[in-house]
Amino acid sequence: MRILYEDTMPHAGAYFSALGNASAYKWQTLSPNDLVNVDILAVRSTTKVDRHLIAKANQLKYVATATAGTNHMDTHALTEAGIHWSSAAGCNAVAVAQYVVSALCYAHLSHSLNLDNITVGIVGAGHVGTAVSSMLDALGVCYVLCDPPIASADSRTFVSLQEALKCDVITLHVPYTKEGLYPTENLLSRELLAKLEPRQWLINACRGEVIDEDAIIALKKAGGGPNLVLDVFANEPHINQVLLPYVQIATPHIAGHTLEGKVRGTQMVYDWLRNTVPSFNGAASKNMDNMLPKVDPITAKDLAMPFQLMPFLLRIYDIHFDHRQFVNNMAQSNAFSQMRKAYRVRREYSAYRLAFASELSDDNRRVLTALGFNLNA
Ligand SMILES: NC(=O)c1ccc[n+]([C@@H]2O[C@H](COP(=O)([O-])OP(=O)(O)OC[C@H]3O[C@@H](n4cnc5c(N)ncnc54)[C@H](O)[C@@H]3O)[C@@H](O)[C@H]2O)c1
Ligand SMILES: O=C(O)[C@H](O)[C@H](O)COP(=O)(O)O
Repeated sequence: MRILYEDTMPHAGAYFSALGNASAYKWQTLSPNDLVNVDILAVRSTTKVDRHLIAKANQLKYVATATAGTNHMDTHALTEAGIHWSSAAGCNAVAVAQYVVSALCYAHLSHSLNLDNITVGIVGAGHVGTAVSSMLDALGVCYVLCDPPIASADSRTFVSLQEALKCDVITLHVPYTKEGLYPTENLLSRELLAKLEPRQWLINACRGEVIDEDAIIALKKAGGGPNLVLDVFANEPHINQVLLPYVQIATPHIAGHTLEGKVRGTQMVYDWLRNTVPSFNGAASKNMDNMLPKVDPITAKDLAMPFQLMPFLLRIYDIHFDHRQFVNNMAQSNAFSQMRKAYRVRREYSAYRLAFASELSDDNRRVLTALGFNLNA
């Protein structure tokens, strides 16, 4: 079996060469001719998989994306061509949830948003939305969930979109869809955006097209609209930079780009192939933990004591650092894609061992454990 994978997938060589004749294609270069005599294609979200790309694919049978989103793949075209496809749903849910936590810490420390006194509206309660709710549970922050497609079959309590949009913080975690009963293109329409107040915060780390971007720009130019935390933009990578001066936090679609999130994506593609391609039945399982470098334990000496949770969380992942890099780089060159590709190595909370746990209050120990930190160092 010939396997072709994108060279931005960490550890893909180690994973896929265990299955067959695996080789990498260079990021942003894949063309229809490259798919001649290829059986399996593994991509990430900047490779558009459409009718044009698969036109010469004479033996392609499996396409997998190592990402949660699938809107870069024409899944109708794949199914029509008899090609099985898969995504890595949930691979980076924790990464995005930690991005949201960092945004809340930033809003608390720099804009006095009192997290004890707010409600967060989580729109889309799938892998990412649920991971966000777990983090908020750990932090003791109130939230409501909005997810009409699953509301009737899920035991959790849900509110309407209109209710969710009344929250102090609204965070969007839906797929980008144009069809079906619950399309999300411009879900936050001009009319709905106009109801948001300047005291509110709107976080978008799903897809830019879920917000009517022209409408939000118009609102902002008129001095209104909510505070904005945007990881995603319409028409990436050719984003409308007019929006940037109006955004509290802007990042180049990196919310899910932890090392764990990316490697988990590769692992999930590997597992799907192992379980789906008949000739791979019996291929050895792999453990991504063995591929991740260890992080040095954090000791009391590394910290300013007494311990303060919010500054500590921002130290582990500082969303405002990413914002500053993004805004500075965009001012110099329109290098959205390059910035994403060159993004720093960011680790999830679970990578950190806290060697000062005995100096913490029971409350802080409980919160840090619930957030995923390792306190057994
Ligand atoms: N910025 C990033 O780095 C990043 C990382 C991961 C995922 N994402 C994006 O976030 C999306 C969600 O990821 P996920 O893993 O949670 O997906 P998921 O499929 O597990 O969950 C999506 C949820 O949205 C719900 N939904 C669909 N339409 C809706 C609507 N109109 N209103 C309310 N809810 C609706 C679905 O029922 C589902 O529960 C992905 O599709 C991807 O586009 C972005
Ligand atoms: O859909 C996803 O999983 C995320 O948007 C992910 O961060 C995309 O990353 P990319 O494939 O563009 O590197």
